[in-house]
Amino acid sequence: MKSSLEETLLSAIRTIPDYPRPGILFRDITTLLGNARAFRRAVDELVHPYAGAKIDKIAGIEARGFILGGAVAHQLSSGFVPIRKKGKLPHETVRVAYSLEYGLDEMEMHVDAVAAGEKVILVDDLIATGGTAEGAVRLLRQMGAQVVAACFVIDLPDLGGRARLEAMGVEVRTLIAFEGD
Ligand SMILES: O=P(O)(O)OC[C@H]1O[C@H](OP(=O)(O)OP(=O)(O)O)[C@H](O)[C@@H]1O
Ligand SMILES: Nc1ncnc2[nH]cnc12
Repeated sequence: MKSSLEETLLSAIRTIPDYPRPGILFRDITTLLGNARAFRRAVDELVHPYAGAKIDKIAGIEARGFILGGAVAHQLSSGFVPIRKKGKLPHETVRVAYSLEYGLDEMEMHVDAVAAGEKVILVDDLIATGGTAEGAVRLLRQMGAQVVAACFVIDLPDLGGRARLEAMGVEVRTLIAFEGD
């Protein structure tokens, strides 16, 4: 049986078939973001395990990870680190190539965005293959950050992202899953 949290979040997410490519079931969180109760519950649940912990920074992955990560950073009184698609950050960066469910890209982070030893939580809306999150963890670790956890609203477990991150020694937290994607 689904919890009320799962019901609230699952019913607030819209599914668009064949976007951005044929065969992809796109899990659209814009409907969740526009639903005040669902948005608050999602952010509260992401924050809950870390209330009272000293987390130096939340790293959010462009673009959807900025919305959730910014809200989480505010609630935990942490700094925020934007991890962006290549060419968007103005200062010196570290860069990594990655693949995701429907493409290939490169992402960057400022070299001074985290200090060695800082405790960082990675936040994004969704984990599918885990390629995007793996790239972000690599950038954070390259600069010496301690990645305490990676947190997502949505897991697509059939695509293996959680297992991929756990194999890197990253604790993964997700709120709901869509199976069969
Ligand atoms: O686990 P993966 O297979 O790597 O896929 C997950 C990533 O895909 C989506 O981002 P997208 O690149 O579509 O960017 P957007 O947030 O700018 O729409 C999503 O927000 C994750 O970052
Ligand atoms: N199926 C999906 N829906 C929304 N965002 C995604 N990112 C990767 N796969 C996705």
